[in-house]
Amino acid sequence: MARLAAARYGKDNVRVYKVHKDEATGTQSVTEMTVCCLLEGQIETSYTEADNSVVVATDSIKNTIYIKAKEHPVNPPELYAAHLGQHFLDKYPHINAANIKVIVHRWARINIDGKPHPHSFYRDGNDTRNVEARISREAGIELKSAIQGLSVLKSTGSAFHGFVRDEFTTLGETWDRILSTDVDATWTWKTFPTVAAVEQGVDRFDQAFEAARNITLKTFAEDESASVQNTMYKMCEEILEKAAEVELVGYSLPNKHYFEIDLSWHKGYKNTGKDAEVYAPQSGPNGLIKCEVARS
Ligand SMILES: O=c1[nH]c(=O)c2[nH]c(=O)[nH]c2[nH]1
Repeated sequence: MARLAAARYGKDNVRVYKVHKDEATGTQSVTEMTVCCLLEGQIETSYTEADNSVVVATDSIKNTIYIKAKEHPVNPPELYAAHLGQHFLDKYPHINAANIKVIVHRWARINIDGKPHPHSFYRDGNDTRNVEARISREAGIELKSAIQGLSVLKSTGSAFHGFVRDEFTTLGETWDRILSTDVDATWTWKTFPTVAAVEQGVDRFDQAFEAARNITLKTFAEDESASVQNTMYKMCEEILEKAAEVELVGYSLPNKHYFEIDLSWHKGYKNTGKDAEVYAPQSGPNGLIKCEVARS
């Protein structure tokens, strides 16, 4: 005998672009995002008995993503995700939860001769602003906001020594190394009971995003890093301090290694230790360091 242990379904990779046209100033603003929307509820029989009467077609879910982008602001993405998810609970009594993921792609305004251009933009980084929302009848609106794919490197100001040395160890201790990573930072909000509660004080979401991005960059640059572990913990602490309604902050950081190359075989070139200039960036394997920090 088998039983359906878990089920959710919907549309993924729905690409959406929205423009805001300020008629008074002639300035336009744009948002591009990729949306995933997966529904849960009393949908078991669609799997077990071929009963499509409980299925809101994924094509209709895709249409709803566009319609809600027309009806509501898409900024901040936390509010858009809350509106979109709540719609499915309001509209379909047999749907109990909507799981929404929004990935916002960067479009920064182009400056021409020092002046912001009214309708032209460029991609000023491959990092994305993400939101994962779960809107459910039992728990309300659960939101996680994130920065993903923010690539950073520092050429000094990072050490790693004092780690376990035993018969498995070949890595040398270092007081000066390259540190590079692709930042994936996530902050979890207190649960909101309603969309109205998300909407009230909605500026908190943009403020937290800007704070998290700035704290990540500043701490990465300025910390005399003892390890990835210690530097990321400092970032978490500071975000918790800045964003009062955030309950948990987490980072997942690959340690992207840059190996020194001994070039002494060629004309006795010195290229290690304090003389190192030319390095070999590694694709893998890489360290992967994660943590979550909560309020005590
Ligand atoms: O910052 C680091 N943390 C580690 O746990 C580790 N392990 C390693 O080999 N290099 C590093 N660097």
